[in-house]
Amino acid sequence: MRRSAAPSQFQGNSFKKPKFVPPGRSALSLNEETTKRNPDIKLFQGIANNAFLQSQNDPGICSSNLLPTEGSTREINHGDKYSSKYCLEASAVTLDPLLAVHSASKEVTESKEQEEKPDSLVKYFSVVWCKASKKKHKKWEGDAILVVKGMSFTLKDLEGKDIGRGIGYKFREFEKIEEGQTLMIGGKEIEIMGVISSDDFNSGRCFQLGRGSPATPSFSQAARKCFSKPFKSVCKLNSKENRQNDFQSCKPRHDPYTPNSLVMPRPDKNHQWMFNKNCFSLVDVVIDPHLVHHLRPHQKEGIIFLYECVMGMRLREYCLLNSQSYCLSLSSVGIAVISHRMNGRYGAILADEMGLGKTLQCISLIWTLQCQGPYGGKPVIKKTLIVTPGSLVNNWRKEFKKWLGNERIKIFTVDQDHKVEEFIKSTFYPVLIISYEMFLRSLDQIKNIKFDLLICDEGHRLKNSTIKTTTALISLSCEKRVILTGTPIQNDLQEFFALIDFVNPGILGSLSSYRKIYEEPIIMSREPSSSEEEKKLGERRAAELTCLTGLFILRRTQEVINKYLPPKIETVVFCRPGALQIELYQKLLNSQAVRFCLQGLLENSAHLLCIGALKKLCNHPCLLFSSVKDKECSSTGDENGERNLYQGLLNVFPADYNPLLFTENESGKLQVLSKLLAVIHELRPTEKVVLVSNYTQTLNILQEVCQRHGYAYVRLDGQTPISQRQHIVDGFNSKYSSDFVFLLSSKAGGIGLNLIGGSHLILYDIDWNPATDIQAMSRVWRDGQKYPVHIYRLLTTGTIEEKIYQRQISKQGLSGTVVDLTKASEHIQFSVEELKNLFTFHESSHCVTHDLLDCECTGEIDHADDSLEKSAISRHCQLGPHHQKSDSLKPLSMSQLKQWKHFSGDNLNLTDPFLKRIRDNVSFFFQNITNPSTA
Ligand SMILES: Nc1ncnc2c1ncn2[C@@H]1O[C@H](COP(=O)(O)OP(=O)(O)OP(=O)(O)O)[C@@H](O)[C@H]1O
Ligand SMILES: [Mg+2]
Repeated sequence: MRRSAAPSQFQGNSFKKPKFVPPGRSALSLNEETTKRNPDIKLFQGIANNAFLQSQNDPGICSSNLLPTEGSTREINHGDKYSSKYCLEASAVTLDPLLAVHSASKEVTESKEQEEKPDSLVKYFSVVWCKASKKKHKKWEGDAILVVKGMSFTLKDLEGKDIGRGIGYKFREFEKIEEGQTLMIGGKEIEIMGVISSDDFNSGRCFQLGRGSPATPSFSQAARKCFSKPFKSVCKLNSKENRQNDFQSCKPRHDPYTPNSLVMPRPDKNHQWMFNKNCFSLVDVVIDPHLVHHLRPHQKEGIIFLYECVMGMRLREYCLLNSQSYCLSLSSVGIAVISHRMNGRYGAILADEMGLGKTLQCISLIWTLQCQGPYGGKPVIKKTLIVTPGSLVNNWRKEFKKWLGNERIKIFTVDQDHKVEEFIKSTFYPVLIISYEMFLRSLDQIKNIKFDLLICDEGHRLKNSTIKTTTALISLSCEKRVILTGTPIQNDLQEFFALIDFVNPGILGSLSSYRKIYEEPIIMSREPSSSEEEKKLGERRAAELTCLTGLFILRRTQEVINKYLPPKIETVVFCRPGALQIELYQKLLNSQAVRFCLQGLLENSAHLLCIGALKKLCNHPCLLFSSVKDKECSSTGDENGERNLYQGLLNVFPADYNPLLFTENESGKLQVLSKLLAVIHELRPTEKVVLVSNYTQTLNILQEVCQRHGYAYVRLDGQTPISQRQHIVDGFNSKYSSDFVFLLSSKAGGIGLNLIGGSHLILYDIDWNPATDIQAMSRVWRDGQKYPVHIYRLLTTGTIEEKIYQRQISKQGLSGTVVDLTKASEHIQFSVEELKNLFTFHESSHCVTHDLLDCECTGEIDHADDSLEKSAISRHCQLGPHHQKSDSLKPLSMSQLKQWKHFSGDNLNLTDPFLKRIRDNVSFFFQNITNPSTA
């Protein structure tokens, strides 16, 4: 029978070469087996430490720690050191990778098979298949996995789809299946190529093996190439031969031996074979000491991570390890085939929490690759494209200047006056910074520029692969792609796929195979009704997915910089509603619209109208008044719904009510805000306040309050021209500015901003999405902040605002998509039960949230419940419980809140001068201090 030359066939061939050793024939002693298995174990230990799991030594670092520990005098990271710490004995692999991996894998798998034999009711085989025919010269059509369970056989293609089934086989047939045997299954003829361990099936690794890379030549080509000149081009440092070829400088740009130097890992021999065809000398790549001086330890680690990813070093390592743990009897050709699978992938996702300095890490990477490279010192990149939200274009420019000065590197930022054409004409600029919007508009020109590195800031927006921005960015030919995001990315497995596939196209196969192999089993295993077997399979697939993707995703939590930050005092302030608010609130709840909603009589969107009105009322009654008046004047919109809601409301307002002349005491929160601003101004005259609302109309009211009290302010919202944004931010952050308040619409323009000029942040209203609030709060408590940070979250007692807060912190609020910045409340579905709860006003309660905590305290003295363990409930992560990371910026859970200090406004022992001033209008406080020791 003749095999076709299809790539997958080539792989099938590789299985056949070495002789199959049936399970149980291994001559290895226990010790030997353990030693042989160790590399495998190390692999998973090493990788499990990566992105999603928390290192025990450093709670903030979720990634494998590849660097020497902090405090070591010289941070040199050569490949050998890296490999030994990282996973398996890579030295053996690099000396003679094919041989070493081959022999080890065979024995490892044998021993595993032995181990699994007692409970091995299910068996897995790698097979090749073709349609059944009587032809003499058959051609195999593809690789597949045969699952033998009891008397039934299932044939799965490498996309995970079932392509054949057979039942009713005799036990004897099942017993004697072995390599080389042919069988008929569901109209297909198959030939057994080898045994797959249940481990490799459950993890999904056996499916990965068969995938080709769109970016690379076929496996067969690769393998042929590999064996024609194995490692001939691998260079030795300063060998005679190399010196002849070498026209580059062979000296590192910076001294790798000075104390505290940060040296990138050297490429291993596989890498050299692939990328150093011209036999240049190996040169150490050393980060500019000017930068190293400023870098935090996690940033040094992040730079090494980014370097390894974009140089294609991490995935190659993985594939060698993987082949070792996976293959029963891979031939050397097979190994080359597998290693080739990971080629052509140079992407990374740096998902550090907000404020950890992702910008500086990228700047360091760009500057390093721009000037240096491991082969003859030749720079790795010439041009870099940075795509970022409009409000951050100038922030990037500023950060380049801050860390590298004006002389080292020339940056081109695209704006109204500086078009892409100018960048194209000039050879002066190696870096182009552009907003996502401008990028789309200039796509035709940008496509003609050869960029070597692409950085997408706030890149979670690429999670939808069908939106224009994503497709446009995908169309660029640049292979080295980095996504920066502070938002967790693994909450939704499909969005996760889109981001992964953007940075490393094809690494998870096609979307359909990804769904079959990973998504479906993982989701299935999380169903309460799933069987033990399904649970196990889902967990293994999730672990494998984490393991693979963890190689190029890095996320560290805020804790890594806590020690550099001042204390953060966070207070939730429950403000008593004003008399007018109470009356209007009750009127709204008694409206026909709300009643119809609760009876399920209105369309689903009607409840949004009711919620919107209640939220406006909480901010200030004048906002509701304006809406009612507007509705009276206009004839558009959902007439009935609004009429039913607003009926009789105007009668509650004084006859001569003028919304422009609103008073502070009409709104509980505004009263508190006004007093808060006054006390900060009085007691901390040099400190500034960031005041956040997500509504333009509310910001207008807050602006009016500033004007009335004579506070100097600036404002940034969705309407602020992009060209002015950085200027406004810089002005506010400057110690010379007299601005006291920064009015910010966080949703519309706040993402990624540094507002460290402010040390007090007041969240005037609450969003359904905790991520919106978290991201607003992160604007001030970040690197560079000099003062203790005070965060105040204002909520109107007993109202819908408390309910939204509870939803944020309850499990329900944490489920999946809710922590997604782009999801608005319109997407939230409510049951009638939930609506009933939302539309209940708890007029007599001091704090409904506290009532719900089952706390016995009366709130008269400071109280914090220490009885509960620090709970680790975090947002729902689709990769399963084992992959939950500890995000320090995650929303609180109810039980965590209980541990916060809490007390009523009547508390007699109140010492905090700010709270003392506002207590009259406050029914309850929750307070928590992070980092008190840095005070
Ligand atoms: N090593 C450092 N020393 C001092 N300041 C630093 C350091 N690294 C970063 N910073 C400063 O910290 C602030 C936050 O950095 P940056 O904007 O890069 O954070 P980020 O990770 O991109 O956060 P976000 O997800 O919110 O965009 C910036 O003002 C930056 O200049
Ligand atoms: Mg940023």
